Parts: sequence; C-alpha cells; structure tokens
Amino acid sequence: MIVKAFPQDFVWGVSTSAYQVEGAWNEDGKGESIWDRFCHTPYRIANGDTGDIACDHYHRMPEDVALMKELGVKGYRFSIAWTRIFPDGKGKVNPKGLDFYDRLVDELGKAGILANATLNHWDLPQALQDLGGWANRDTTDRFAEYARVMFDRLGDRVALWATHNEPVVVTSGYLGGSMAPGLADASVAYRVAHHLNLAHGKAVQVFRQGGYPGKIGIVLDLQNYIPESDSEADVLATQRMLDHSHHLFLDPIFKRQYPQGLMEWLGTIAPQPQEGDMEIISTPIDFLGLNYYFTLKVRYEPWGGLLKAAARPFSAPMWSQTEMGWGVHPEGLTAILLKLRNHYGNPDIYITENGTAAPDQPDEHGFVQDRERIAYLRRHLIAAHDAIQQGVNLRGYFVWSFMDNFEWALGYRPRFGIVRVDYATQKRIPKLSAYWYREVIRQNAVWE
Ligand SMILES: OC[C@@H]1[C@@H](O)[C@H](O)[C@@H](O)c2nc(CNc3ccccc3)cn21
Repeated sequence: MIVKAFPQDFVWGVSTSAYQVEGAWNEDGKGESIWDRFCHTPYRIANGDTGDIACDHYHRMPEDVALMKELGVKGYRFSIAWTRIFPDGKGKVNPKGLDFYDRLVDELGKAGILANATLNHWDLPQALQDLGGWANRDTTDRFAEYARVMFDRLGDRVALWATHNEPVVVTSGYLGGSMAPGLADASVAYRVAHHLNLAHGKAVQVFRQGGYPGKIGIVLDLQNYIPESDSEADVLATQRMLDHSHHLFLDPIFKRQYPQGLMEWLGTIAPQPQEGDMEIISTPIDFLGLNYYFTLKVRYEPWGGLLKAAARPFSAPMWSQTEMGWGVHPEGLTAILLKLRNHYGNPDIYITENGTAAPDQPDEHGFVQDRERIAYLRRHLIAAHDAIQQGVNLRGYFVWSFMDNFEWALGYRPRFGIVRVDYATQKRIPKLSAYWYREVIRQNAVWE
C-alpha cells in the first residue's frame, strides 16, 4: 500500500451553499432571491422541488457544525444568502440575517473549524434582477456594498472569502435558460460575465482598503476539456469552450485582458470594458478556488449553439459515468492544477468542490455504504497529491458536499453528500464515505 501524505497544514473541508441547504426561504426578514422565484415558477425544477425547506440548515446549523466536528472536518465552505442581509438587494440591512451568519462563524470557531465564506453562490436578490440583475452595471456597486457589510461583521472570524462561486454558471443562466434567472439572451450574457468580473474586483478592493484579516479569492468552474480529435475544427471548438468556461474569468483576473479569440468570435456581444474596469478586475487575489468534477470531449458542431461546439462526458478506463451522467477522469484534475501552475502564476489554490452523486442505497437504518463515492474521492485526492508533488500550491480540499442537498434544476434526486439527509425527517446519517474521510483527515493522507 502506498501512502500519499499531504502537507502539514492542509485544510480538509466540506462544502455547501445557502440556497441548497438553508431553507427558511422567507423567514426572519429574508427577501426573495432569483432562485426562490425560479423554483416557484412552474416546470423549471424537476418534480416541482424547491429550496423552501431544503436541509433546514437555517434552524439545524448548530447540530450540523457539531457533526462536522465529530467527523474531524477542518474547514467549512458555505455561502451567504445576499437576501438575508439585503432583502431588497440594497438599502436597509436585515439584522436577523446578519445574526444567523454571526452565529454560524461563532459555532465554527468553537469547533475549531475554519470558515470559508462565499458571497455569491447564484442567489441574486430578485429586487436587483427586476432592475436588470447582473446585466445592469449598478449591480456591481450593490455587490460591493453587500461585501463591505459582510467583511465588517464577520471579517474577524472568516479565514477565506470568495466573491463568486462559478460566475460562468450565472452567465449560463442568461444563455441556456436552465439556471436562474432562466433567460436565453446571448446579447446580455457576456455583459453579465463582465459585470460579474467587475463586481469581483470591486469587492476585492473593498477588502484591501478595509485591511481585514483573512484572504480573498474567487471560485471558478474549471472542468477539463479535451478535443474529440486533432482536427483543426475540434481543436478550435475546444479552445472556444475553454475561453468561455475558463479564460472569460481567469484571464481578466490574472492577465488583465479577455481572451482575444473569444472576443473576436463574439463580436458585438463581447464584453465591453469601460476605462479602468480591467485594472479593478485584476486587483490581486490571495487564492483561487477550483471546482473540478469531470472531463469533457469537445467537437466542432455547426448546430452547437453560440460556440458551435458540443461536449460529451469522458471517462478514464475502468470508470463509468456518475448519477449525473458525468465522466470520471481524475487525471483531468491534475491537468487543471498544472495549467494553473504553468500559465496563471502558480497561485495558492483550494479545491473548493469535488465529489460525486452516487446511487446511495440506504439500509433499513438509513446507512449508505457509498463505496463508489469513496473510490471517486480517493482517486481525485491521489490526482491532487500528484499535482502537489509537481509544485502546485494546493492548500486544501473541500468535498462537495457535506450533506445531500437541493441540486438546482434537478431537485433532490441527485445526492452528493458524505452525510445522507432523510428529507422526510431531516435526520442526518453519515455515509461510509464520511467515516472514510474522517480517517483521511486523521492520517492527513490517502493510500493507493
Ligand atoms: O452539481 C454539483 C455542484 C452544485 O451542487 C454546486 O452548487 C455548484 O457549485 C457545482 N458546480 C459544479 C460543476 N459545474 C457545473 C455547473 C453547472 C452544471 C454542471 C456542472 C458542480 N456543482
């Protein structure tokens, strides 16, 4: 057996997001978010599921933190619901909303668990969407105001701040219609991307000017894309997919410019930075959050939408697809980590999401022997370890997810947790993977 030991201060964590776990969608003064609106719109979500109750984490947070402590977890990545703080997206702050996150970071501090807070995990206030949402440049200032309030209130106890989770998905919410706000308007999608970048930069500048402790970064959706063939058409299509999903955000932040090829491809709907925008966007950050799940094979496809590209899941030999229909390709994680080392200044990186939905057949006690999930996590940790051995500054790993939760347009069917949630009773039942992860944390190592 080969033991792969991680660096001494490596952060072993778990991840969730507000809309997917909190519930209490309209409690204690919380305002409506675009995901509340989207879920309350017929036919948008599988089975008519909503995040109205979710895992009831808003009321069960102390027990959930206690369970994290019992499992030996060292870090908790959560997101803050903007509409608990600014019910209308701006104006009056809601004290009860602030109080909840105050209690959360205090519970984490008592448990010796590092707080990793994301400001925007897709749940924009509906009141701001009614004014154009991320297509409206003013929203970047509303975001900076919200960030300042959170830094002031929690900044003394939050170790890691992320401005956005996967801004490309917000852009997709304006392209494909399957994510809130459920539009299909390419003419605004890339203005949205630019404003997300600008909002990120403005929040980082607020953080720097305020001299807060802790570190700030952004979490990006960096799946691995490889061409279906070495034909020029497939290679160029893959480049367009990478420009759209990686470089639309990586390049402004780390290189102060948009990917030229994508700008030319998009033409009049490409981002239109104003004077000074790129300097704001590229304000240096302390770390990059990487969400990695799968690899896709890309080919040129004339009918492949705006990018004329189509992608299909790729699985490494001996692996099948997951419950999400995603391929399993741990080597793709190593490839992404090395790309960041080689082309983006080898920043400090946290893997902020990695995990899998699995069949999860509970026994009569609700216990799940999720060996597929253990195999997936173990192989991706080995892939991450390989990258560290090659000089990547990987500082931590957060499993998606701590517990089963609301999986956006798919509702509650897919289960990603290392802890099972019995939604009928809200009981939490650690799966076999939770005990396996506890051992990994204890050993600070995985074994091949
Ligand atoms: O789908 C699992 C998780 C999801 O629950 C998280 O909220 C989100 O941050 C997340 N991102 C990915 C990877 N990117 C992705 C985005 C949209 C659709 C499919 C994959 C997976 N996940």
